[in-house]
Amino acid sequence: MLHRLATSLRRPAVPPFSAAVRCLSSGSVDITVPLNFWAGTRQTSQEKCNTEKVYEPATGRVLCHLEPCGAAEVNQAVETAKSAFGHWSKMSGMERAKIMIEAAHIIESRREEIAEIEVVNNGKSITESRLDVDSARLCIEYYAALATTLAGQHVQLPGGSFAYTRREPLGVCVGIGAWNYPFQIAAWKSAPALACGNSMVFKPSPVTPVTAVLLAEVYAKAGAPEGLYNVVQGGQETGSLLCHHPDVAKVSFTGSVPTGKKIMEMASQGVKYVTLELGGKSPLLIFQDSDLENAVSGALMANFLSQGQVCSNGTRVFVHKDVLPEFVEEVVKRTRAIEIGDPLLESTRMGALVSMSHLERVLSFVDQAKKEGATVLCGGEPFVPSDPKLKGGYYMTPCVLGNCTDEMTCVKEEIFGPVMSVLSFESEEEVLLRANDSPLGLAAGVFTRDVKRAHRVVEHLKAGSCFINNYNITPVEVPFGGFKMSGIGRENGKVTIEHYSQLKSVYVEMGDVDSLF
Ligand SMILES: NC(=O)c1ccc[n+]([C@@H]2O[C@H](COP(=O)([O-])OP(=O)(O)OC[C@H]3O[C@@H](n4cnc5c(N)ncnc54)[C@H](O)[C@@H]3O)[C@@H](O)[C@H]2O)c1
Repeated sequence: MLHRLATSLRRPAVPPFSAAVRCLSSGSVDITVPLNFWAGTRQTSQEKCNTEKVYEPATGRVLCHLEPCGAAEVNQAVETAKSAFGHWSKMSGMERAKIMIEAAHIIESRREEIAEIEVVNNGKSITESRLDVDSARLCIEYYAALATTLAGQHVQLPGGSFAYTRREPLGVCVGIGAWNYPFQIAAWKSAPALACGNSMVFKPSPVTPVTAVLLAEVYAKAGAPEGLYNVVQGGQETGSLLCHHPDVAKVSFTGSVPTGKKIMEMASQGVKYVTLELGGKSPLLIFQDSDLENAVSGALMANFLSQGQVCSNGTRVFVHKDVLPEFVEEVVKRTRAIEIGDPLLESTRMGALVSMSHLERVLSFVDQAKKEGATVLCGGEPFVPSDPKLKGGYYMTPCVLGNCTDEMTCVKEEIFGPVMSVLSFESEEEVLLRANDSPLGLAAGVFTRDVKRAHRVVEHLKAGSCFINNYNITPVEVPFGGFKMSGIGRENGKVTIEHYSQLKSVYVEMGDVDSLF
C-alpha cells in the first residue's frame, strides 16, 4: 500500500539522525536491546524462559530473541498508559498537535535508519520501506492537524435552554499489528488515537517486533508524557491479555479474519470498541478499452508490492477476453524482469517473504493451483540469490497463473504472497457478479477509458477501497477499510476520529424544572 508516489519519492530535507547506524547490510545486524517499552523507556520482560527467535528474512539468520509479555508486564503497560491518559486527555488539541508534529520531524530525520531496520526485520525492499516510513510520518502530521479541529456542537433549545456536545477520548486503546507493515501500522493506529486524547498500548506481530519500539522512542523524544504510547511484545497470549484487560477501552486490530473474529469475541465481553482491518481477496477488472500499459502496471502494483504480502492486493485479475493475450504477454514479460534479491540494495524490487513457514505456504498454493488446472505462466519457484550470505533467505520468483477459474483455491483464498491469478471475462454484468462473489471486500480496481463505465462499475463493487485506473494507492487523508468480512471501522481520513472518540451530550436548563411530580 502506497501513498502518492510522486511526493513520497523525495529525499528527506533533514540529514539522518545517526550516521553510525545507517547503511546496514544484510546479515550484519544483531539486536540485543529490549523490545518492550513502557513508562518512557525500553523494558525487559520477566518471561525469559519463553523467548522466541526472530529471523532476518533476507538471510534466515536469527536477528534477536523476543521476550513475550505476561500478565504482570501487560498490567504495568496498561497502568502507565492509564496514568498518561489522565494528563494527555486534558491537554488542548494544539498542545497535542505540537508534540505529534515534533514526532513527525524526528521520523523524517531518522527516515533512513527506520527504513533500513524495517527491511532487516521484514524482508521488503528498501525502496518500499522508505515509502512506509513516509506514510507513517504523513499520518502523524495529518492527525496532528485534525487534533486542533476537534470540537462539539451547540444546540439551541426552547426557553433559552441549550445543549452542547463534547468529543471525548475513549481511554487506553490497544493496537495489535500484523507483520507486513510493522512501522506503518503502528503509526496508522497511534496517530488518530493520540490526536483524540487517548493513550495506547501496542502489540506488534512477534515476527516483526523491532520497529514499533522505535516509534515509542520517537514519541517520547518528541515530548509525549511517559506512558502515552507503549509496546508490549508477544503473540496470541499477550494479545488476549490486552483484549480482556478491564482498563482497556478499545482494540484496534490488523491481521487475519480468523484472529479478527477472536478479537471481536474477546472485546465483546467487556463491550469494548473494535476496529478490524482484516484480509482480502480483491478483484481487479481490466476492460478492453483500457490503456493496456497502465493496466499491466496496475496489475503489478496490485500483486507484487511487499512480496505480495498486502491485504488490499488485487489478486483476482479479470481481463476482458479481447485483450487477454496481449495483457498476459506483457504482464509475464514485466514480472520476469522484477529484480529479486538483497532487500537493502537500491536496485532490488522484490525482497524476501517474511518467514520460511510463510514461503512454504505460498509455494503450496502454487502447487495446489497446478493440481486444479491453472497454468504457471511464470515464477512460483523458490529462488536462491547468488550472494552467499542470502542463501538461507526466504525468496521466491513472482508468479502469474493463467487459465484460472472462479472455483480454484488460488482464486478463492488469500495467498498473501506474490501470486497473481488471471481470469478471462466477456461482459460487465458477468464480471461484476464474479468479482463480488467473495466473503471478503477490502479493495477492488477497474481499468477502463470509459468514464461512465468506471463509475458504474465502482458503484456496484462491494469493497471498502476502490481504485479507478490505478491500484494500492493509500493517501492518509482517505479512509481505508473493508466491507463484508474484511473488517469493521476505518483507518485514515477524518472519519477515523469517530472511531477513537465518543460524544458526550450536555443539557443546560436556563429556566425552572417543569416537574410532573
Ligand atoms: N486490512 C488491513 O489493513 C490489513 C493490513 C495488513 C494485514 N492484514 C491481514 O493480516 C493478515 C496477515 O497478518 P498476520 O499473519 O500477522 O495475521 P494474524 O491474524 O496471524 O496476527 C495478527 C496479530 O494478531 C495477534 N494475535 C494472534 N492471535 C491472537 C489472539 N488470539 N488474541 C490477540 N492477538 C492475537 C498476532 O500476534 C499478531 O500481532 C492477512 O490476512 C492480511 O490480509 C490486513
